[in-house]
Amino acid sequence: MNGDIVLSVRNASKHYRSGDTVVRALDGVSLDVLAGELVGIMGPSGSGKSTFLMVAGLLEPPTEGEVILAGRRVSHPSADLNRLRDFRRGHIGFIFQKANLIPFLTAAENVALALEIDDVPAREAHAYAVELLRALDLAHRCDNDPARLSGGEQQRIAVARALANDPPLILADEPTAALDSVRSGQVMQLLRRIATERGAGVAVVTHDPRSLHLFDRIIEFEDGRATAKPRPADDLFYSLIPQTSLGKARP
Ligand SMILES: Nc1ncnc2c1ncn2[C@@H]1O[C@H](COP(=O)(O)OP(=O)(O)OP(=O)(O)O)[C@@H](O)[C@H]1O
Repeated sequence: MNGDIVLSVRNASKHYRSGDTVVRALDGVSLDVLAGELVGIMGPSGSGKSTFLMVAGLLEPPTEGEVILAGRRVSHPSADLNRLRDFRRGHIGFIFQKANLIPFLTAAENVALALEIDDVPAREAHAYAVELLRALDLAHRCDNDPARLSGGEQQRIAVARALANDPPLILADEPTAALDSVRSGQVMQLLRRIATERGAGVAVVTHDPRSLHLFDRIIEFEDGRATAKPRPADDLFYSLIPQTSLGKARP
């Protein structure tokens, strides 16, 4: 339900040892992400943004602190994250700077694969992938190979792939860094809709000041610490969100 806590990172630190020195990539960060909320994560290079996503996304255990997802304490310094693979797949959708689509599969097959890995029968998975792509205004691209798509279209297909399992949490690391301003805006608006219409909690690392008005909250990282920034006021944006539905629940 919108407003429920999807992700809770509590007092997380991540230290890397480099020879005699210790790099404090994360230094006591606490952050909740709510269902239906789009959170922007900003800050200078090296401030710990990607490390935060790795820890929050159960790809790296914290050195200290804990991560609670769907009400479960899933990660802590001694957690065995390999055992959480299935849990991660069902609960978190990842989007990276590059779409990394499988080149010999069509757009719809790339999306369907995420469901097939989760044991959804191929025919059903494909039908749902087509429906999802239609909801994302990509119906005309379903049968195309990734190489025939623009960078923005590839990235929107990567967004569809991240959504396929209907995860309550989406984590995106600079998803628009390789896109021009128009395509970058489309991807960011899509992420906004995913939060608003599907009720996912979405956290996005971005350097792009053009999309600040889309976020409910901005968290600024600096030297491994996080501080909240005031939410940019722009209620006008909400009247601009396309009102098409993002589709029904996954099979
Ligand atoms: N695996 C690692 N081993 C050692 N140091 C690391 C490792 N990963 C990250 N760091 C260090 O931790 C700090 C934070 O890195 P991180 O990638 O989280 O920053 P960032 O804010 O995402 O930067 P950018 O905006 O450039 O992507 C940096 O000083 C980085 O060099």
